[in-house]
Amino acid sequence: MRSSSTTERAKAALNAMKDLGFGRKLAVKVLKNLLELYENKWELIEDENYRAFADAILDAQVQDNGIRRQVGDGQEMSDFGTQDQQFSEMSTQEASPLLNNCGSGVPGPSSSSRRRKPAHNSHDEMDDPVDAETDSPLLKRPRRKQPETGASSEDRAIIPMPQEPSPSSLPSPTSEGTRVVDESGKVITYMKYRRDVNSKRPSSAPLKEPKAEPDLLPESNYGDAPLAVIFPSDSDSAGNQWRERGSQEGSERENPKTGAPSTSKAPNNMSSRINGQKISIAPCTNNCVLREESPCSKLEIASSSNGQFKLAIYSPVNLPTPSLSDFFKLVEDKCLHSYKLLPADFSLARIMNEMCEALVVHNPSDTGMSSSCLPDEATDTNGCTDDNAVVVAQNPQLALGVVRPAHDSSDIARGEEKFFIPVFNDYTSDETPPNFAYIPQNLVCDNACLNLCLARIGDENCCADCYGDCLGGPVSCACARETGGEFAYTSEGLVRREFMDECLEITHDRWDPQHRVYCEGECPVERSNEAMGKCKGHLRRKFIKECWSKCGCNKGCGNRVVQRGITCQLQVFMTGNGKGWGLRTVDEIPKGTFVCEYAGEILTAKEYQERYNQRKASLMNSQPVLLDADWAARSGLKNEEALCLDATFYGNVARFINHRCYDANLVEIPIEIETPDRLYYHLALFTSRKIEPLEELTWDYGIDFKETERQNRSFKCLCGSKYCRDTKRSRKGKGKQ
Ligand SMILES: C[S@@+](CC[C@H](N)C(=O)[O-])C[C@H]1O[C@@H](n2cnc3c(N)ncnc32)[C@H](O)[C@@H]1O
Repeated sequence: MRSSSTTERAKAALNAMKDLGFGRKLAVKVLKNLLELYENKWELIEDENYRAFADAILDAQVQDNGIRRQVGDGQEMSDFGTQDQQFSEMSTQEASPLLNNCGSGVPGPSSSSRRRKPAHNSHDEMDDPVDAETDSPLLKRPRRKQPETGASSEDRAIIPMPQEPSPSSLPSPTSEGTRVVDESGKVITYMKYRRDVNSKRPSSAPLKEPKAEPDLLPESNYGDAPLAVIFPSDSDSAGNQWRERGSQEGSERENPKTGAPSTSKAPNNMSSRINGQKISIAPCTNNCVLREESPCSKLEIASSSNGQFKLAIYSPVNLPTPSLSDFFKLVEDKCLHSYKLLPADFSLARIMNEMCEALVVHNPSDTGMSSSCLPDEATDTNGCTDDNAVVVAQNPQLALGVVRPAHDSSDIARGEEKFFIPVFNDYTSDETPPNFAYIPQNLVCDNACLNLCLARIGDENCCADCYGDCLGGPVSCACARETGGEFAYTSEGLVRREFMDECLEITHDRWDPQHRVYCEGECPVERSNEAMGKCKGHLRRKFIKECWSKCGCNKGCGNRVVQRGITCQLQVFMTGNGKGWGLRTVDEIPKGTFVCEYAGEILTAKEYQERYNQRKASLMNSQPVLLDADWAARSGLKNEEALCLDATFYGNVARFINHRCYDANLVEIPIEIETPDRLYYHLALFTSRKIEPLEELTWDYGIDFKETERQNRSFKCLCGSKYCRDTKRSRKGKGKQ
């Protein structure tokens, strides 16, 4: 498809970019520069569906983001091209609203007014523009030489590559990285990914450091370790030789798998306790064996020179060996019967992981390895001089992450969202986000009583007669009743300014009694609290009611924003200021944009309390969200009706959003979708103001710090807001932005 004249070719190229969602103004500018660079060789621009063109626009966007970028032979981007009269009239046109505007994934007003629904829609009038936008053709950058910056390797930060990309879903790294120099002169190398045609990965990695947040306290220790490593054979593909040396009795033992005798004896054993279990620690060579003995079985844990662990369970009688998964299930079932109540994430594999962690903690040396076991010329062939030395792992990180990383760093959402959500850690490269299962939508844990029966949605709760886009109609439909007969969303998919301002007023004045309601009878939260106190009040919030399946409109209807899911390009990143991981957006986004829903397990308040009591320490990072926005209208709520969301074990990206007192840039709005019963609703997070590219996203958890501190379940707030409510926080943090 080649246009003959220059103008036609330019039009075709600009249209192609428009289809990809790029603004016209920038596209025109870049095209002119490219033409000059390629000496008017249009073929280079048109090649592979304008791949070079699209990449150049992405580069220009990066440059616009304020980063001095070195490309190709070291030229500055700003050196490209001059104005070309030929296109000057094009550049005066409006930039596409799709550029840098994630809210633009929502369709504009339909040209047709809302009409009575015919018997059948002959065709779907509203294609989902989000999908159309993201299913873009393959883009390819012309090969460039790696730039020579002269910076030393210590000066370079490399955005880590995904550890285990799955061939089908993940992009592969290209050989060319992109290096940028930030204002401080630091060279950052960003690895590029080659996209598949159908891939929805954002086409360029962001090239800007996160906006600085106050550096208040030292980084706390975040992140769970991945699952335990269990190797079935004595020598695995990684070349680990699994040896067991010595025994409690100091006698020779056979290797359980091969039957080969062990070659050395263990005169001096040590013992220790891990989780209350007596563990005997046998001497080592370059490996280590820990052994637990009970009358009917023996458990041994061995570590290899590569820092991997092996767990062996010996039975005194010759029993048929179940498969590993059967074995796990058997033990898990047994635990369930014994303890009746188990946390949702309970698994034997997790326990094994905790054992590995305990081993690492148990290691007397700070390096994770006893120095006496380092292979050394002065040591014996096994690299060990001291039989009493304990080696748990040469490299604990390797040991815990070698088989399966906790998360896919190229997409923490594991393909569950429309966009890849990558993980960036410029501070502690070996740390990964805490273990959890990614769910794009809420899931009931166990006891929560959710009545999603269609029959409960009456005519007044849906707009069965509508079709197409409800926002395009001359009058609002029934679904707008919740918002006073006016839709809460604009045709661009943003929350209307007035509605947003009202929501903000309520959240800002959340302690004002006029916005709070107090349970008349027993407060369900207090009821499940051991020290049952008086109801602290629940915020009376404004709801948005979205059209849904019982409505006649289609999925692209402008009154369906939250249910279409995330449309912004988000990133999880290490904040580097003591708050652990955070969430940021790649692009600038306007006020009122839907960012994400807070998804998690739907628990009853009682279930959460039980969870909390059971696993106090590990839940310290957890922020359950009460779905109490409509409790005002109820009295005598039953336990199973008082719901909350817990994203500790199952959650989505919202679990990474940190708290900021008062002036957070996100605000939560309850969204009614599947049920008119507001005991259950979706908690959607929208921007409360314009967000700059790569700015951290925050929301006000609504914590009463005095109260949480009294209950000893508070974190020290490092939000840096001058309105910070945590008066006991580090003085350094006060007023800092
Ligand atoms: C929902 S998680 C947010 C993600 C978390 N930063 C992480 O690394 O997984 C909430 C936890 O993050 C930390 N956090 C959030 N906001 C904070 C703030 N303003 N100051 C200090 N820590 C914060 C606290 O540990 C809190 O329990």
